Amino acid sequence: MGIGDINKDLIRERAKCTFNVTELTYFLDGGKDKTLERKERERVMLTKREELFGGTPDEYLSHKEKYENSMRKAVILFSLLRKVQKENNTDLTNYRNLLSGVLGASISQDGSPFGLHYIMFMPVFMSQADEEQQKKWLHRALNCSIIGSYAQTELGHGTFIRGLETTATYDPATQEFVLHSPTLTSYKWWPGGSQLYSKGECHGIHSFIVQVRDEDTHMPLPGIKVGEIGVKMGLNAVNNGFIGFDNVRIPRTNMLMKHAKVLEDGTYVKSKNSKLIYGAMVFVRVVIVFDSVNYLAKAITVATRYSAVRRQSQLKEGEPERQILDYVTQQDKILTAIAGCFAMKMNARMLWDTFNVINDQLHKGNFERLGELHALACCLKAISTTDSSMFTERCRLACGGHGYMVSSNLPPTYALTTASCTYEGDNTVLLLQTARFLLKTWRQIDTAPLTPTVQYLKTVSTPGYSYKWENSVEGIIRGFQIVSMKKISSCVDLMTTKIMSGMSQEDAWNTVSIQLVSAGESHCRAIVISTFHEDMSKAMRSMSEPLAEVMGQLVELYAVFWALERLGDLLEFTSISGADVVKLRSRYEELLRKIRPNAVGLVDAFDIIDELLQSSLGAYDGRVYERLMEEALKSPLNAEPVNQSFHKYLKPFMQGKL
Ligand SMILES: CCC/C=C/C(=O)SCCNC(=O)CCNC(=O)[C@H](O)C(C)(C)COP(=O)([O-])OP(=O)([O-])OC[C@H]1O[C@@H](n2cnc3c(N)ncnc32)[C@H](O)[C@@H]1OP(=O)([O-])[O-]
Ligand SMILES: Cc1cc2nc3c(=O)[nH]c(=O)nc-3n(C[C@H](O)[C@H](O)[C@H](O)COP(=O)(O)OP(=O)(O)OC[C@H]3O[C@@H](n4cnc5c(N)ncnc54)[C@H](O)[C@@H]3O)c2cc1C
Repeated sequence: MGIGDINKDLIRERAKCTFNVTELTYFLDGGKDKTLERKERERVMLTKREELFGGTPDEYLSHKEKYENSMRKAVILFSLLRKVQKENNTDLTNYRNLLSGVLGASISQDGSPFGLHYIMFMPVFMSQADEEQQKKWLHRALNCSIIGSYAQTELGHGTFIRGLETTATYDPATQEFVLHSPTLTSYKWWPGGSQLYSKGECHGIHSFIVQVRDEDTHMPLPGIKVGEIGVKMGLNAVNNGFIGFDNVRIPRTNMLMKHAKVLEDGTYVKSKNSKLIYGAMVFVRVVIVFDSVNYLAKAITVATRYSAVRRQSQLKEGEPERQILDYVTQQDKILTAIAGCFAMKMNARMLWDTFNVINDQLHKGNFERLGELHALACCLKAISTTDSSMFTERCRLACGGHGYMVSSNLPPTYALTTASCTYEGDNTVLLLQTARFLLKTWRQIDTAPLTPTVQYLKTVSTPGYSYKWENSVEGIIRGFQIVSMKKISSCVDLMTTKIMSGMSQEDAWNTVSIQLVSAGESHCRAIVISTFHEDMSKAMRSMSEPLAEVMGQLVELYAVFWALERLGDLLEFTSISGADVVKLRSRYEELLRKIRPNAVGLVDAFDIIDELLQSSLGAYDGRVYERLMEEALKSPLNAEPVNQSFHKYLKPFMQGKL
């Protein structure tokens, strides 16, 4: 691409950048070798540019065509990626890199038909299948000679797993399980687990591998009714289906038996910890935090580059129209989204490291921190996806009418982020899970050892602990920790009062649940800001000074933004004063001004190639108007000057003939 093809404003923005963009790209990728690995994947993928990115845009295809086209492209992409991915090993870190490589590269705005295979089916094997079963199926799954889904949710139940109705009844005479969907509401919906019955006793939710279709003809196997659930708000390249079982028999060894087992005579051997069955969901929630960063990185790249190119309105009479990125209200929308993306990037890494540490402990039979991991994965999945949706929507609104075009890729990206607020656990329900852990922790604060992510509760509640509000990052973190502690303790007090007055534990819980969710959110926000601050401060020590300075500004912007967003809590629970708030607001505007010159450099560092960004507004060259017109002309309605509906309907109507 010649320099002449690049929008002049973008050239100027890139010249203004005060830090080395490549240095930041290496940091964001996790090191120069990871950047090179990613770029090699992209290079290989671009050898099939026309097959993967050419042709009619998805938005002009029918529901069926879109699915078929996404399958065609997915097969090409995954065949290519398989060549460059490390040997098919199931080392979790390698696997997560495969995920981000594979799905980060997923080339449709509507997700990938192989997404579930990699995000759900494979992790279930790695966490629930015993060695024999892994030998039999895992490598077939890794090389895609079998493709799997994850059928847990049913038409009648998604959140309440213990309410799932599908049964798996063991028949010792034949050493088989009989899978059955007793009701319409028990039909698996979305696939994705079943209630296990043996010797007439129900042992709760367990995972089974079930072959749904014939390996040659692809026809559904006897007793299995399958179908597709219809058009969704997004992710329509992922064919979510339904499955009904009519007394379908599978071998005993198709129950995934790494944890619980059923012996040949039907004896049930329970897992060392009943919650291990839910292990795959914890892993997937960790992956979803990374996904939320990837989606938001696309949205901020689009909105920032567009805001540098779009000139609209005069600030002063007679002056040229200003880049909309110069309007402070635009900086408020976009620079906070950039800070939010960096914050969640650091927290995704922390969560991944925490998951690996605790997962190793679980493998050694140490379940001490399982509850903490579950609570942390729940709240970070909830907050990262809520933030990613919120900031993506701010980015769409920041791009005016053109941000409403599918060709901008902002509406499809929003559809992806908002789906993640529901799947893998509705965010409200997950924050309640975190709250459940926090209340349990609070009740034991003087008797049980505290795990790392809740240590702060002890610190800020120690008698005599004094804290005066400070407008610093550390002061804001401390403020959020106090807010969290006070919300948790007040929920405990409220519930105790209600139960003492004769209300059941469950009714007390429900009555207080809005405050419980809020306590879970405050706890998570305190973790997100402190992790961003602490981990970025560590990283800054090995950064060049110019880059470290900008990272420090992003950390402070993020902390001040959320302090202003949660002023109600801070005024209720801390000593922040009105004067402090005035200073906070002015510091916020000063930070926006400081970061403004580096906005384009910050998003360039995500290094998202145009083919994956897929945006008429966000391309590296900034030629937005030419691209908007190019995309518009792809509309089938532009194939002819007069659409047939004129002669068939409109003209007779206008002539009063209908
Ligand atoms: C791209 C993605 C595609 C999408 C795929 C999908 O959506 S797939 C479908 C995704 N679907 C969903 O995500 C469905 C979301 N729903 C659920 O995950 C569960 O129904 C639930 C957690 C909400 C309640 O479950 P429940 O009624 O069994 O539990 P309870 O509340 O009575 O608590 C009992 C104890 O268990 C503990 N514990 C619970 N879970 C875990 C865990 N994972 N790990 C560890 N521990 C866990 C909990 O802390 C508590 O411990 P305590 O305090 O006694 O020490
Ligand atoms: C795009 C997409 C892909 C999916 N893919 C899969 C898949 O591959 N495999 C699979 O198994 N599932 C899949 N799902 C299903 C998903 O896991 C469920 O939709 C999700 O767990 C939410 O459950 P639900 O739909 O039953 O919602 P509900 O739980 O019915 O939620 C409705 C409302 O009820 C509230 N609510 C429910 N329980 C409580 C409670 N205890 N306390 C307070 N409020 C409550 C919720 O907060 C929410 O506001 C997918 C969903 C989507 C959107």
